[in-house]
Amino acid sequence: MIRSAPSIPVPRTLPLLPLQDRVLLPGVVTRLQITRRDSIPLFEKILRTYDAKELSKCLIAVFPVTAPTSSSSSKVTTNSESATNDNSNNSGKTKSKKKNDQGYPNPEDAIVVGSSVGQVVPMRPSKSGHAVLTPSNFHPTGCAARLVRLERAVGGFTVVLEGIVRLRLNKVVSQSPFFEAEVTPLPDRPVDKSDQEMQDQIIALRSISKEFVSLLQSLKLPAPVLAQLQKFLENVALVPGQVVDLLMSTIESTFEEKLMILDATELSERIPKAVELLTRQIQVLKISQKVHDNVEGKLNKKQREFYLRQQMQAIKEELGEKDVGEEDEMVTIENRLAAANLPSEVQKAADREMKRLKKMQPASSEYSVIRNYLDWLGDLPWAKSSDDILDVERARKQLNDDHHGLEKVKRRILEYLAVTKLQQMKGEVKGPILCLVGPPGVGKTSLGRSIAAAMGRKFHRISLGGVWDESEIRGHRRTYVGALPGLIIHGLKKCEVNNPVFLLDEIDKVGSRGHHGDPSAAFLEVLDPEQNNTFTDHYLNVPFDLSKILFIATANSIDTIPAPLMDRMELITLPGYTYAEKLAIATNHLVPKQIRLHGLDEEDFKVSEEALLKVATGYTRESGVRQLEREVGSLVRAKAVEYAEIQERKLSKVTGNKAEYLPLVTLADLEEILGQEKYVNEVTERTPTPGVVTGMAYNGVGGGILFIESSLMPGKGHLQLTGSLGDVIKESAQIALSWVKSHGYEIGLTNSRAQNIMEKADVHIHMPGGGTPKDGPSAGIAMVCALVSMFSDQTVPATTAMTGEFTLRGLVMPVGGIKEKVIAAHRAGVRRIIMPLRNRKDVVADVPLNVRDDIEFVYASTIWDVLRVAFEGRIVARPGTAAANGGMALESRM
Ligand SMILES: Nc1ncnc2c1ncn2[C@@H]1O[C@H](COP(=O)(O)OP(=O)(O)OP(=O)(O)O)[C@@H](O)[C@H]1O
Repeated sequence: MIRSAPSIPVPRTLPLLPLQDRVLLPGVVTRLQITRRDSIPLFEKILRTYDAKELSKCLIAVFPVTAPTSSSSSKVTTNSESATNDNSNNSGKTKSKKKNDQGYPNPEDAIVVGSSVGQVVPMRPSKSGHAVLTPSNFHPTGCAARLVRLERAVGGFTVVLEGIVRLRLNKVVSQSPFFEAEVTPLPDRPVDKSDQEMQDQIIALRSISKEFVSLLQSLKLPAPVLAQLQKFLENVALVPGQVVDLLMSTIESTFEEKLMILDATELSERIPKAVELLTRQIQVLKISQKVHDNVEGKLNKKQREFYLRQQMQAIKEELGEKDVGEEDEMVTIENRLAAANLPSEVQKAADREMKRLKKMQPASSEYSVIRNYLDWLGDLPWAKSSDDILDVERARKQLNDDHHGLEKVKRRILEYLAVTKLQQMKGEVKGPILCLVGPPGVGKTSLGRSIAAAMGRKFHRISLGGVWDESEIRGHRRTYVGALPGLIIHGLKKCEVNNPVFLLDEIDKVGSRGHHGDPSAAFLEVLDPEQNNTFTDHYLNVPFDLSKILFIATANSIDTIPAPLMDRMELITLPGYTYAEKLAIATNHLVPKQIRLHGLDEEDFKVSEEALLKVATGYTRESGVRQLEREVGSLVRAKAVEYAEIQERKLSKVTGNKAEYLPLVTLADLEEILGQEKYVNEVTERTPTPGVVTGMAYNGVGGGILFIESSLMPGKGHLQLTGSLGDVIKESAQIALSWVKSHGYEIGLTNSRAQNIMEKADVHIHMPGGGTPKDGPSAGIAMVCALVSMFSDQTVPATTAMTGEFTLRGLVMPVGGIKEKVIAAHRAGVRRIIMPLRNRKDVVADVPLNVRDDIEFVYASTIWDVLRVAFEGRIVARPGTAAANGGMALESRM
């Protein structure tokens, strides 16, 4: 706090308070912690002598403690302790000191003070831990102070002192229990108005002080302090010395500078020094002001660190001390951005961020966020494309080389590439998005790879299985900690060109409507050729043109792809492979590939066709060839080990076992290498059982056969269903039972129309494989057959499979997935298939010829056709009934 100094008479002798590294100037109020042994007795005495009201009458001489040079050393006698130190003169160096809270050196630091002219001695700590002072340590100029407050505190006292007038130290008259000294007051002389030089100095002081105070104002100093300063400034002409002392106590200055002001007892000396220090302080304030203006409005508690860094940066700039490393970094970023050839909109965003970056400290977290962002902008292929090779012939060769069969799929891909080529020639590049649909391992991913290779483009696979969050596709906004761009932008960065082939793998597994937006909605934009040229990732927040990317999606099933997404894609279906196809794929692709992967030569591994077929039938059950590839891999590995062992033996010339390496794997070797056969042919090895019928299933990841088992038990006519069945399949079972019950007489299960076959019985229908959910209406006719078989005790051959929806009127309705179902049934050993008449076209169009050759297809339009064929003529409509008289026309009239 600052107060005007009153004029008080100063006695000749005053108690002396040492002040380390601090200076008290007249007119200034200061608070001190007193813990020194040589000062505490003084305040003990004051407390005993004065009561609280009279405290302000007590005057003390406050003198700074300095390490005197030989010329400034006082010749006052030393105290006893320092006298002993006189003999231990062993140091001539001055050290910088750590200070305790009172501003005194710490005990472990021996300060060096002069004890007599031309001699310096180290000073030992006293028993209390404080350095022991001698009279020669006192600066010759000090200040008389009056006590404003005195309180006991831990380890000593807290005092508030107010400077009154400068003093000269004449003589230390006592050192114990505290210092006392003879002093002479040095009050400022009144200003001589006729002294022109002085008047000029005062004018300079006034103007610089005003500037200083107005700067303080804008830095929002506490109002009372400002008010006092302003009041004092009004008196600058009258009491310039006091104003100088006051101002000097408010500015940042070193101990030496403060001593210099204290020593300047003449105004003509003090004012110019003050003007110089004030000018310097104003410069510093102006810089702070600049920073303050920059960050004003943004400053909150958390941003304090940021504010301080700004301040440091501005000061560095002012001093021309900008970090060279930083500059290099800036130049690197700028060069990278320039090389990236950014579109104008992106360039603007980059410039904006660059500007912000330059103002930041590299250590700040915000700096690395912006730096990261700019890195992303610089790394993306905004204008970099690879050259397209749109040579249909070359593409055909590539596809044929990489994949066996799949003729329709390859034809469609080639058409697509040809159309793309024509569109590119016309300057349009918007085509449909291809979506390859099929069970796992049928070559969807590898087809995508072949397309990229054929076109000479980079390939990138984005696995979408289990993507639930929109931000995984579109990125996180930069406001999130650790935000990053989404999968699309990541892919582009990796590819380094803006026209790669992106394979969106398993697009059917993209979760929709999660808690964090709908990822499939993001794909609507990505895959729409009309709008994907302005795709905006949340992190980048600037549009990126995706229209040059060739998107290919893959899916196992189309059931879970949202309709709007399906609408944007052209579906190409890959059904599963037959055994014959698998054999060809294994021979031509998988075996050579595995030989290569295991470091063998072609002649080092051979496998008989018989063995390969057994691997496919006995060790795998799949629509694709992935497991087959793995098993082939196992065979090759086993042979590779054998080969390596024999080679080693040859090299080390071990005699004895001279077994030669045989590259051929035969049927007989399989069990030893791959273990027991895993799958036996389900249907051919099954004996026909009443109540059990072979059905056909298609569940999105491929076709298969499934058995429908029914049994009769005592009860009251209830139907029980098990096997993880969905609503539709349950309804099929009810329809089947109702039809069998109502046609018991025609089928020949009862002797009269009125007889209820389930009067005292319950029926249980079960579909094994409870772990797999089953649904759909296509098991309808198989259920009817299972029930009829159970009630009639007649069997349906296990190699006869059937699929078809069934209506209550006995009609057989068409179903989907025919190709997959037929191929799977063929694999399982089925030799006769009963299916709806209206599915005949699917068989003709989709089922491979070799499969068709192996299977007898029977097409049914009514359930009577089905029963006749399934039971091989043993179940037919009772003669004379409407059903026996023929056709649906009669049935429907009943
Ligand atoms: N017709 C084929 N000709 C040659 N190799 C094939 C053929 N079909 C599949 N393959 C091979 O089978 C392996 C599995 O194929 P791929 O990974 O492409 O299956 P996918 O259909 O993408 O499966 P998923 O749906 O599980 O991703 C690959 O090594 C692939 O080369």
